[in-house]
Amino acid sequence: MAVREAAVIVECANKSYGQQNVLNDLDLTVEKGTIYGLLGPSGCGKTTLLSCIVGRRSLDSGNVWVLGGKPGEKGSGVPGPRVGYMPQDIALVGEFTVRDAVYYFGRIYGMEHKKMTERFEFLSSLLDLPSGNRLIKNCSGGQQRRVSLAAALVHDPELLILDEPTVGLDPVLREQIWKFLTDVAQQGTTVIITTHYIDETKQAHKIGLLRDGQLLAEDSPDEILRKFECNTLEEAFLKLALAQYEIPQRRPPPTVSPDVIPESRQIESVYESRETFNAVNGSTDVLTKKEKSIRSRNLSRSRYKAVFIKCIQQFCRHPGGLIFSILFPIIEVVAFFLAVGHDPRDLQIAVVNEEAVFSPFGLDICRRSDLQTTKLLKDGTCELYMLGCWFLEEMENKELVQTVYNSTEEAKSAVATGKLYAALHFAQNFSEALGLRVAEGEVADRTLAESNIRVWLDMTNHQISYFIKQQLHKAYESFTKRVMRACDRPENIIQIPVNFHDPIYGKKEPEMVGYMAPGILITIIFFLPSVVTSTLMIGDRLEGVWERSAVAGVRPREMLNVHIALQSVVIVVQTIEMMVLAFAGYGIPSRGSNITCGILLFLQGLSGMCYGFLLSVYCTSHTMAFFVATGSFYPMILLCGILWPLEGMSGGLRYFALALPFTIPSNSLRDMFEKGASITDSTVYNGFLVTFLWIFITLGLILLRLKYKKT
Ligand SMILES: Nc1ncnc2c1ncn2[C@@H]1O[C@H](COP(=O)(O)OP(=O)(O)OP(=O)(O)O)[C@@H](O)[C@H]1O
Repeated sequence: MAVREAAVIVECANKSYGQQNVLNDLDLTVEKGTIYGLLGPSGCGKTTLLSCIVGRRSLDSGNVWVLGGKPGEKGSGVPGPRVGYMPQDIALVGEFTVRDAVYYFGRIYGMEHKKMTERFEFLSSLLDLPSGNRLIKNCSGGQQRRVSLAAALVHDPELLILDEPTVGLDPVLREQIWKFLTDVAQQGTTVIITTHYIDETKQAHKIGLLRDGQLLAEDSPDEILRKFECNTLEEAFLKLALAQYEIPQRRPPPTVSPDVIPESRQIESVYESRETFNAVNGSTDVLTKKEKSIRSRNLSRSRYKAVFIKCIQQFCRHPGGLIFSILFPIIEVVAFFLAVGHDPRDLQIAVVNEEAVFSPFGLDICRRSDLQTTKLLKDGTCELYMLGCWFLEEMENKELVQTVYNSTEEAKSAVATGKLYAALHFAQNFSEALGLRVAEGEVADRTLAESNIRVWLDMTNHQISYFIKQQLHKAYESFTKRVMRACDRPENIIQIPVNFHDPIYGKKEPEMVGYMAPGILITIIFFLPSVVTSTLMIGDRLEGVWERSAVAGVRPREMLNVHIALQSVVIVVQTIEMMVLAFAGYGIPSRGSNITCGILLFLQGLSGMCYGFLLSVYCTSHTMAFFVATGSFYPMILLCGILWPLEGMSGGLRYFALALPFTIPSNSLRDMFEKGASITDSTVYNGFLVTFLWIFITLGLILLRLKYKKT
C-alpha cells in the first residue's frame, strides 16, 4: 500500500477540564486533500479537538501534527495563514460591514487588495452573501454564519477547519457549500468539518464518529455503512454508540513521524496531491532562511495593518465609545469644576437677638440708618450699643444669612429638626458686657456670659458645620476690627495673637477645588482608558474575535501594540481637553511646565489603559471586570489623598496608599500646578517613577498571562 501524506494526525490525545475528561486517548488521521467529517453529539469534544488542532488549546497528553508541524511551533504556519478556521460562534466584529469582515482576514493573511476583491466577489456569489456594506450586527443569524464561512475561505488555505458551518442554512445553500468543499478538496485542500446533519457527511471522504472523547469509528461513509450493515449513517452511529463499551480499545504506539500516516491507518486516496496557489498559501518549506524572515516581516506588517484598520472601524462606528472617549472627559471636568470644592453659599442661621428685641425699635433697629453703635467719649472711653447688629452684618457678608427667631428654644428646635444648620444668640446686654470685658479684663461671670455670642451647630454635616464655624470666626475678626477702629483703638488688639502672613505657596483664601483638581484630573484620565480598554478587549474575546484572529496568526503582542497606539492618540486628545478646561476655563494655576504636566497626565492615561488591559485578560466576563474595576477604583480614589489627607491615615495604610497608582502622581501634579515644581524636584519625579512602575508591572502581568493562557 502506498504511503500517503497526512494533513492532520492526532495521537493518544487526552484533554480534561477539571474532573471532566473530554478527549480520551483519541487517535485521528486526516489525509491531505480530503474532507473529514467529525460527527458526535453535543458536548462530546469536537470543538475542543479542533481548537487543539489549530493550536489554541494544548492537550494534557498526546500529540498533534498539522501540515507537518506541531501547532504553535515556530514556522509551522499554524496558527496562521495555512489554516482557515470557522469557529462555531460567529466571531466577527459587529461593527464590521460584510466586506470589512472578509477583508480583515484577507489583510491578516497578507493578501493584495485586488486578490481580496476577486475572492470577495467569488465568495459573495457562492455563499449568497448580503450586500458588502451591510453591518454584521444588522445581518440575520444565517447571513452572519455565511460571512463567517467566507472569512475562513478568503485566502484559499491548505487546511480548512469548519465548526458547524451549515447550521441554520437552507438545504440548497448547504448543498452548494458541500459542492464547493468537494471541489477545493479535489484541488488539494484538506477540510475538517463538524456538523449535526449526519446525512450531509456522506459527501466526506472519511468520517469520524466521536463519543465520550473517543473515536468510535473512522472510515469512509460507504465503508461504515457496509461494516455495520446499515442504510443510514445515523443508524450506524446509534449501533456504534450502543456497542461502544463492548469493542476492545485499539492503542497503537505513538508515532514519531509527523508527515506520514501510520501504516495501520493508511487508506487509498482518490485524489492527486495539492497544487500550490500562491506564495501566501503555499508551504514555506522551499524558502531560504532570508526569504522566510522577509515573508514573516511582511506578514507581521499586514497583521498590524489589519488589526489597526479593525480597531479604527470598531471605534468610529461605535458612537457610544466615541462619546465616552471624547466627550466624557469634558463632561466630567466641567461637572467637577462646577460642583466640587466651592464654598457653600446662603447658609441660613437661626438668630435670636435679645439685645435688639428689647430696644425701642425692636428688631428693626438693625436696619435703621441713624443707628449709632459706638460713641467715643471725651475721657477716651467708648460707649457701645447694639453691637449685635454689626456682627450680623459681618456675618451676612460671609454668606451666612440670618433667620430671626424669638427664643433660643425655638431656634435650637429649628436646628434639631434640620431646618437650619446653626442657632445664634445675643444676650440683652451683649454690647455693654462686651465693652466691660474689653475695658476691664476682669469681669463677673454673668457679664462674661452675656458678652459671649452663643452658637449651637448641627455638626452632622461636617463640611457645612466647619464652614459655618470658620465663617463665624472670620465675622468675629472683622467685627472686632470695625469696633476697635470706631473706638479709635488699634484694630488688632482683641484678635487672637496669631498672625497669618502671606502664604509661601497658594492663596490666602484657598478654595478646595484647587487642592482637589490635580487628583480629579488624574483619576479621570486613568479611569476612562481603563474602562474603554477592558470593555473592548473583553467584548472581542467573548465574541470570539480575539480567538479567531489568533488562529489566523495575529499575536497578542500585535493586538496590544495596536491598541496602545490608538488609545495613546485618544489619551493625548483627552489630556489636551482637560488641561485647556482646567487652566483656561476654570483658572487653575499652572506655575510649572505645562508640557511636564501634560506628559504626566498622558502617562497616567497609559497606566489606566494597561490596567484596563490587565482586567480584560484576567477577567472572564464583563460582569467580573466591572466588579474588579469598581472594587479597585474606589479604594484608589478614597486612599489617594484628594478626599482626605494621608496624614489622617494609620501608618500601614498610608504606605499602601502611597503605592497606589495616583496618590504620589496627584501630589506631583499639584506641586507643578501650585508651586511651579519641575521634573528635577523629587515630588515631581517620584510621580513619574510611580506611574512608570505601574505601567511596567501591569504590562508584565498582561504578557505573562497571554504567554501562559492562550484563550
Ligand atoms: N473552557 C472550558 N472549561 C470547562 N469545560 C469546558 C470548556 N470548554 C468546553 N468544556 C466542556 O467540554 C465538553 C466538550 O465541549 P466541546 O465544546 O468541545 O463540545 P462539542 O462537541 O463541540 O459540543 P457542541 O456540538 O455542542 O458544540 C463540554 O461538556 C463542555 O461543557
